[in-house]
Amino acid sequence: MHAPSAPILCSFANSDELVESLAHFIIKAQKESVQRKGKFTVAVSGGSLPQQLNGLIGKPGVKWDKWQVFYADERIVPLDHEDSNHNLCTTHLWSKVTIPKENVHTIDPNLIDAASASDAEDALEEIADAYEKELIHEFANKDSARFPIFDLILLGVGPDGHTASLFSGHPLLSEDDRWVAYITDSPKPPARRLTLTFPVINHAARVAFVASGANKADTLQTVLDKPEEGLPASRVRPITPGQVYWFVDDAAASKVQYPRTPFEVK
Ligand SMILES: O=C1O[C@H](COP(=O)(O)O)[C@@H](O)[C@H](O)[C@H]1O
Repeated sequence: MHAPSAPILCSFANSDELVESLAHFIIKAQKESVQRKGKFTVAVSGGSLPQQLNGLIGKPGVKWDKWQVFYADERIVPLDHEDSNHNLCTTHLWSKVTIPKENVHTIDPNLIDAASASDAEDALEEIADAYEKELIHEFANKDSARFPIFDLILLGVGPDGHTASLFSGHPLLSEDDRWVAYITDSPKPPARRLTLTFPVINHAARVAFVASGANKADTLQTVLDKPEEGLPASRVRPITPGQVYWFVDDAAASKVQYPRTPFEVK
């Protein structure tokens, strides 16, 4: 087995350049996947990420009907709740583009209602199982080995170094079997969430982190310059030939020593 490739860090002078370059990167990945197999499988996060995807809006190169979208993590709240990652993505992206509704795979709204009515973990287990089945349906016998191989996973990083809903010191960091897991004790509210696990993230063909703003500078310095500290975002190292990219602005990268790679639009 080859060692995972080193992260590729692309830093941009400002948010507009970051957003445009990210859109070009995503469209190129989409073209490769669609040419090869007729579809593009993507996992998206919440937080600040959905807004950074607005460079895709109105771009003729985006073939929305070929996208199959899952959530890298989701909060156990109704899909129209202000804390829902699906709601956030709908506000910033899905409502502004022509993606077919059935191509965006949400957690099951009926199961959310049941989970909201009780504190029992069984209901969360059921939601995680159902979402895993949805993934199996999409990937089994096609783009999966033991784990699904997403064409692209888009991640954010919190100030504490968490990514998706994988938090420092949490037992879920060692999950090596499940595709989808739930947590009931997220240190960042809301406490109850669903997340893709590290094996899924690290089997992707490409993972792209997106981070901007000076408030991420210390975090990026630790994640990229001191990976030995083991922050969750540092543990994203896709198995070869997978590759991890960092799309950041200069403010977020201001304290990072790690070498930059110029971004080339081809
Ligand atoms: O709670 C979450 O936080 C992370 C990071 O959010 P950001 O606002 O600092 O970018 C996000 O990627 C994740 O999807 C979300 O559930």
